[in-house]
Amino acid sequence: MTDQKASNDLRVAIAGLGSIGSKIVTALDQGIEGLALSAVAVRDPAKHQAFLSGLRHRPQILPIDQLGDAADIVVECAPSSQLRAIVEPAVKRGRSAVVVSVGGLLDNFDLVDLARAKGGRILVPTGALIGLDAVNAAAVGTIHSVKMVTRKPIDGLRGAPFIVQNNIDIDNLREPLKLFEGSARDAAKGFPANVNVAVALSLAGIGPDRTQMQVWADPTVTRNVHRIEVEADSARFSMSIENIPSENPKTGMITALSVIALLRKQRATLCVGT
Ligand SMILES: NC(=O)C1=CN([C@@H]2O[C@H](COP(=O)(O)OP(=O)(O)OC[C@H]3O[C@@H](n4cnc5c(N)ncnc54)[C@H](OP(=O)(O)O)[C@@H]3O)[C@@H](O)[C@H]2O)C=CC1
Ligand SMILES: O=C([O-])CC(=O)C(=O)O
Repeated sequence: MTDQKASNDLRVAIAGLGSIGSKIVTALDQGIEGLALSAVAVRDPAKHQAFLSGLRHRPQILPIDQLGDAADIVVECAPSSQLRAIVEPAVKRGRSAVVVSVGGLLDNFDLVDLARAKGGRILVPTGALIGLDAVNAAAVGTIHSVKMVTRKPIDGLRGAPFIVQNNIDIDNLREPLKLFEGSARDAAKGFPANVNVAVALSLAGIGPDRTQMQVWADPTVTRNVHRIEVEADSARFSMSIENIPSENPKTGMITALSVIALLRKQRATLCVGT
């Protein structure tokens, strides 16, 4: 009975065992209906030995470009620089790739065509954001504008290319400073580890060039705060979320939970929300 059930399970592989990947591995190891953890890819296996040894069912450790051989669904939870190496081989084999480094998709959009040609899929979770169901629905009609404002504590922004290249001192700020205003596409270039959410929002709605965004460094907040306003022919809505940072201060805790929720839907009998 157990073997029969296991053979029907969708196999899931995780690339990256940081703040997001390790939570997803733990959830899969504890059990998600119809799914089984088959493999992981890490940069330095020795560093993750203790974590992997503590799992009930130890997955294979594979190079990132081989995860698609061992899984039906490959979940990318690594830096965006690794996105292509993870997603391309998976979709080439007709697998599904769940992408969290969504900003990296903009420079690798041919992967969507590749997935289409090979019968693969690219799934973008709502991640650290809110309300992509409503944005998807509004986009079936006409969306006139999408505006997003992100405020992060200093720890969550340190090292972003936009800050480094423009030599901006954020460490001595006493009040909020608007760092950037422009398109989601340009925001993703300047803040690749900070505004994946804006790119996800743009792909759900009116695209990365028309989605407008501001990024603030804010020493008065302790959470990653995202506020969104959408004006459409079907509705006007405002949404906001205040994310508690995970052990990676750039990444909200809810991001891993969003991926786990997406994975649960893959085989769930009752699915709620679009
Ligand atoms: N879509 C969304 O809403 C959000 C997306 N993100 C994005 O998600 C991604 C992951 O974030 P997070 O988990 O916080 O990042 P972490 O830095 O915590 O973890 C990244 C992991 O990737 C591993 N890694 C790095 N290089 C390689 C490689 N060459 N091969 C295999 N593994 C590798 C790291 O290995 P090691 O442990 O050895 O260093 C680490 O385990 C980031 O791109 C981030 O910007 C973040 C928040 C929200
Ligand atoms: O966690 C967050 O609040 C958002 C984030 O880092 C991202 O979009 O990359």
